Amino acid sequence: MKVTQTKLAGVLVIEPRVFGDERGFFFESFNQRAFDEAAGAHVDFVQDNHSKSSRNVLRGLHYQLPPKAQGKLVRVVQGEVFDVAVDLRKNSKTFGQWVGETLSAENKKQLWIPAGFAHGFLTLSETAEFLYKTTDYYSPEHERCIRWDDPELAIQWPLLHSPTISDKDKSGTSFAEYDPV
Ligand SMILES: Cc1cn([C@H]2C[C@H](O)[C@@H](COP(=O)(O)OP(=O)(O)O[C@H]3O[C@H](C)C(=O)[C@H](O)[C@H]3O)O2)c(=O)[nH]c1=O
Repeated sequence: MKVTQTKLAGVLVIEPRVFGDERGFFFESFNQRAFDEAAGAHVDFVQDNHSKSSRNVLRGLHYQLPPKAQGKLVRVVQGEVFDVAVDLRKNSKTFGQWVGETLSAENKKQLWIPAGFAHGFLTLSETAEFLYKTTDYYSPEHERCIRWDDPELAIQWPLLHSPTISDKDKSGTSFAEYDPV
């Protein structure tokens, strides 16, 4: 698999080796040994999630506070999304910066987002099915949301018009008032 560092230290783009033949394709969507080597440490995942979204749905920006902070290994198995990670690590030289990557069933790219980042995505196709592994369990009490359109973050979402977002995401905090991780 091909691993590409992003400008946010720790956030990786992972491209699996795909074996195609006349039947279709095969690839290892997760290999613990290869992933640990890419991440530079052993990473345990405890939960798999699967969501489906319609075009222009935007989910995020979400994170969980310690001690329930989650690392996320995300991928798309149908359709296409613009996936974003935001650096919330106060001591990071890229604090408050973001990276975006287009993930699709076609490109089979995955994004590894360690704990310490907010995460969200915008659905670019008619529908998109989004699968991800997390390093800690869902904990609503520890969950926080930063507004997707925070002016300080200034994320360049490839939007054609205002997105469909949940009531929870509508009430997200500004980046200036976020609860530090
Ligand atoms: C995340 C989660 C949610 N739920 C329940 C809670 C709600 O009743 C329902 C929908 O949850 P929510 O609207 O928070 O789902 P998303 O907006 O897709 O949230 C996720 O979206 C962004 C992109 C993320 O990175 C997070 O993993 C996660 O926050 O599923 C669970 O039971 N377990 C879970 O792990």
